[in-house]
Amino acid sequence: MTGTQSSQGGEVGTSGSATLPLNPQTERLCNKTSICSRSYFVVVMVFFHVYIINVIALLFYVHYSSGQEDDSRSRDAQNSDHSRVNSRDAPSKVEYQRDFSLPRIEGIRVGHVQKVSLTPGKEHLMRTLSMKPLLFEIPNFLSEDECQVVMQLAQLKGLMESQLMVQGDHEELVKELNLSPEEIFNLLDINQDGQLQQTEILTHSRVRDGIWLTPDTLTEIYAGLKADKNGDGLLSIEEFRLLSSDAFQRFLQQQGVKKSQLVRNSRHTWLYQGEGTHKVLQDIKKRVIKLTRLPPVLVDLSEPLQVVRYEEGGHYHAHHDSGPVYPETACTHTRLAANTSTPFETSCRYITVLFYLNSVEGGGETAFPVADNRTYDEVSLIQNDVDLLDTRRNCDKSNLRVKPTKGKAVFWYNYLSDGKGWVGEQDEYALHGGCVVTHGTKWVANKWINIDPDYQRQARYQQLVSQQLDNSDDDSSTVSYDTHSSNAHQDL
Ligand SMILES: O=C(O)CCC(=O)C(=O)O
Ligand SMILES: [Fe+2]
Repeated sequence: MTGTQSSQGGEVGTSGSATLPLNPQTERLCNKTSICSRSYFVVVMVFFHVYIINVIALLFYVHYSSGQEDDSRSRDAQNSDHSRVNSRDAPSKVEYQRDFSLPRIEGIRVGHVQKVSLTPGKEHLMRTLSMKPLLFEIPNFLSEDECQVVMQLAQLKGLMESQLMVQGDHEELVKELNLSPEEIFNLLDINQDGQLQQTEILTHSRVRDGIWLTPDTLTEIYAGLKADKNGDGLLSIEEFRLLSSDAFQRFLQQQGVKKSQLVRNSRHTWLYQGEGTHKVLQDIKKRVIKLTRLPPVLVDLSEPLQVVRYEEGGHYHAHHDSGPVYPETACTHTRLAANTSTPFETSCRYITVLFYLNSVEGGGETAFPVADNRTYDEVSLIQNDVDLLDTRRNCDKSNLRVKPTKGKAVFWYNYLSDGKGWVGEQDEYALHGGCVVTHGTKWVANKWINIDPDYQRQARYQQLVSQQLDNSDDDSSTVSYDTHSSNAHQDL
């Protein structure tokens, strides 16, 4: 009885005074480990409650945070609907949601071949030519007949000189700005080392006048003008002061600039590809959409097809089809939708698809001087002995050359991805040019796909175009892309 009582009465720690005595064994244990102490009980209870409170708090957190997410999602959806509604009134103020990623074809590795389905019942083979830039070739992209039709249509339309010799208003500008020889010298001295290297003069004349001077012609000019007194190949400020500001231009004009001395020596024209144009042109466009996997609207809103003819001796020195993009750079195609005017403008050609319309008897390859180079170094492109940009002299030193074969298409990305599914930085490795045609004529066509690296500007531009189409009376008959939705942006 005592024992039972003692065990039942083992309500250790209750504050009552009439606690039953513990049996000696239990008492020894309690004393030893303090398990039966009151403070131990309190600590355990506190931990237990804290644990329960934590669990409850966690449950509340999970419940409410998912609720908020749902709310914000539906709010975003409402906002985006709202912005689309508002965008009809004030497109420039709308923030478009970035809910679209540009597809980009994977190259895998150089030489990798993938099958592509571009026309019903036919399979094309697409081979990766380089990874930098991402460049592919597709033999027989166009049939012989299609090549013929495109060349004939271009001839019918008429081709114009690709580069005109512009008479510079250089002297007038110098007078208007009241520039001193020192100021002009500083403008040309790109590396600011106090002397003008040949490459500084060459780059200047190529960029400003479109005249392709070589180190040899420059040496001739220096000799003719007695410009380089000490014969070190450099122009010092003292030597420069003795020349008039347009001395070089005048010298060249007196000598007569030949077509072979221009950046580009070809003729070209533009062919539209919308509804109502020749079926072949529309078919080519559809095939380009399939090839690039881009939304049709992006291809529809791009430049028309450019058809180019090089005569024997024709060339196009190495260049980029599209320029680098800085925050203040505008794209030509979205200029209408830009909020600000800017002094920098480029064509924002995300992709180039180049078609060879004939097989060339001699020369005329498309050269990619730095394709798949480990590094890109702009300065080392133009060395005194080898100018890699010169497609009349140095195509054989290019890393990659594509032979012009009738019907073949090559295509490459002029911009990298921004890593978020849109257009990123310019791909410098996309530098390319047309090698001199040594025998026969060369016909090519360019399909450029213009995309603004600024997503908002591209979306605004598409919105504006679709509004204009909505407003025009005969929209359904003249529009070649889907305008069921009044918002071209949604097609992205
Ligand atoms: O003719 C070629 O091979 C290249 C043409 C080209 O680069 C261009 O037209 O932009
Ligand atoms: Fe080009």
